[in-house]
Amino acid sequence: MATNLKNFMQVGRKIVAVGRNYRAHALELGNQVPTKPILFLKPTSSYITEGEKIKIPVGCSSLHHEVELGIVIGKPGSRISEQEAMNHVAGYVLALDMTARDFQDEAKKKGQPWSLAKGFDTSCPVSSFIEKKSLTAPENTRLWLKVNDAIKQDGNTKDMIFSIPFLVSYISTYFKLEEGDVILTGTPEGVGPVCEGDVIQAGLGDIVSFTFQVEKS
Ligand SMILES: CC(=O)CC(=O)C(=O)O
Ligand SMILES: [Mg+2]
Repeated sequence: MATNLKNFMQVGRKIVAVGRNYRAHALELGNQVPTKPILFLKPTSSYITEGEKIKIPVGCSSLHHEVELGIVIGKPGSRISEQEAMNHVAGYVLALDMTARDFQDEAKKKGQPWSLAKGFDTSCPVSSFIEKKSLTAPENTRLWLKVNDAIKQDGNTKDMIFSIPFLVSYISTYFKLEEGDVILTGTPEGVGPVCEGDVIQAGLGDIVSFTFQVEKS
C-alpha cells in the first residue's frame, strides 16, 4: 500500500463527503433519513490544519460546525467490494465539515448544488494522519466537539447509518478512489452556529484532538 500518507493533503485529489449518515442529525435539521448515501465533493483547497483559522465566508450569517471521522484512502480502486474495502483504507483523520448553513438552506430551496455552502476556503479543518492500526474500532469511537469549552456534539461512530466498508464500496462504484482521497463520513447530532472569535475543540476518542479559532474573511 501507498506511499507515506502523513502528507495526504498534498497527494489527495478529492474529498468525498457523506451527508445525513447519522439518523439523529438528519432529523434535527428536519431532513429525511436517507436510504442510500448522499454524496457531495469538497475541494482540497478547503483543507486547513491546526494553527490556521476558520474564516467565515463573505455573506454567511450562519456558519455551522460538523465534526466527522475521515477515512484516508491508501490503495486506488473502482468498484471495490465491501469485503475488500478495508484493504483500501490507509488510515483516518479527524475533520470538520464546516457548513454555511444559510447558503445551504437557500441552495436546497432552489434545487442548487451545495458547493459554496460546503466548499469555501477553510471549510475542511483536519487533524494529522491517524495510522489505521492506531484506531482499532473506527466504527465504535467517540466523536466530540466543544465551542468555547461548552460541549455541542457528543456522538459515536457506531451510530453511522452506512458502514465504512459499504461507503468505500458504494463511492468507488461511481468515483475511482485514489491514494490520498478522503471520505468524510457524516456528522452526529448537535450541529450549530459559530461566530467570529469562537474557539472550536474536537476529538476522536482519546486518539486525537485539535483546536481551531473562527475569524471573519
Ligand atoms: C445536512 C448536511 O449538511 C449534511 C452533512 O454534511 C452531514 O454531515 O450530515
Ligand atoms: Mg457533514
